[in-house]
Amino acid sequence: MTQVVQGTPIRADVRDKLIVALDYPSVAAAEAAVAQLGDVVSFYKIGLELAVSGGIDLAADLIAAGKKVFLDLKLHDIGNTVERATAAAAERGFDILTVHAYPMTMAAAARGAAGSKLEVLGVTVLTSYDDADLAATGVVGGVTETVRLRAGQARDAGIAGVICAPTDAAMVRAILGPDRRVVTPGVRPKGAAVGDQKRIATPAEALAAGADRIVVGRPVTAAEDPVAAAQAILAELQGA
Ligand SMILES: O=c1ccn([C@@H]2O[C@H](COP(=O)(O)O)[C@@H](O)[C@H]2O)c(=O)[nH]1
Repeated sequence: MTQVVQGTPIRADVRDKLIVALDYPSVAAAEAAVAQLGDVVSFYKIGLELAVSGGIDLAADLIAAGKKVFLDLKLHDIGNTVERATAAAAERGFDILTVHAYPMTMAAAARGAAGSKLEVLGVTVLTSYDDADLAATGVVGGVTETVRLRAGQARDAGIAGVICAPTDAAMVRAILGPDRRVVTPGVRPKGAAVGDQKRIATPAEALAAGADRIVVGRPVTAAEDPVAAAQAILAELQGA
């Protein structure tokens, strides 16, 4: 169904480019947000907070309602565990699952997702990290160098693509080529509160840099009018 924002029809393919992060402390709060956003939002992300609050089961209702669902668990464990957890996510009908972009982890997830529609994305370097934060974890090399390395390893592991900052998207797109996914959190419409994100860009800048989809949480969920906030982002994406 085509959605109309201030007289402009929003195409279905544009709507699927916005993934709203359901970062809520309860399933009831997430359900209320989904009901409020209605047909405006077609793609949701279930992350750690909602998952540990019983939110994984919400996916079945979202899928039944025709929504796409991204399970953002950022898996990192021994290969057998990652492979089996990935296969379980595929079985539940998720569209996207994240793992940390370490070669053995990504290879295990690729095995677990084989033959399913599940897209495994490797988290390169968190968008809330700058060079100093990354150095504090013991990683040698700055953010750019590390994202470059991990994007190449994601390609070589045969997973669907990566999560990176919008500020890394152009470099990552050049590494992955046109057929793999580049998905960017750390997106802030002009004037929105930055919060704990450190490597940010606007929705239009993210797409222009090569992102397929953007992930947006608080600029929508904490907005006075979440529907208007989501519609404004979609209008910006369509104009990009
Ligand atoms: O590098 C990453 C990986 C994941 N995220 C997740 O995206 C959303 C962003 O929420 P905002 O409120 O728009 O900041 C959140 O669920 C993170 O866990 C990320 O931000 N960066």
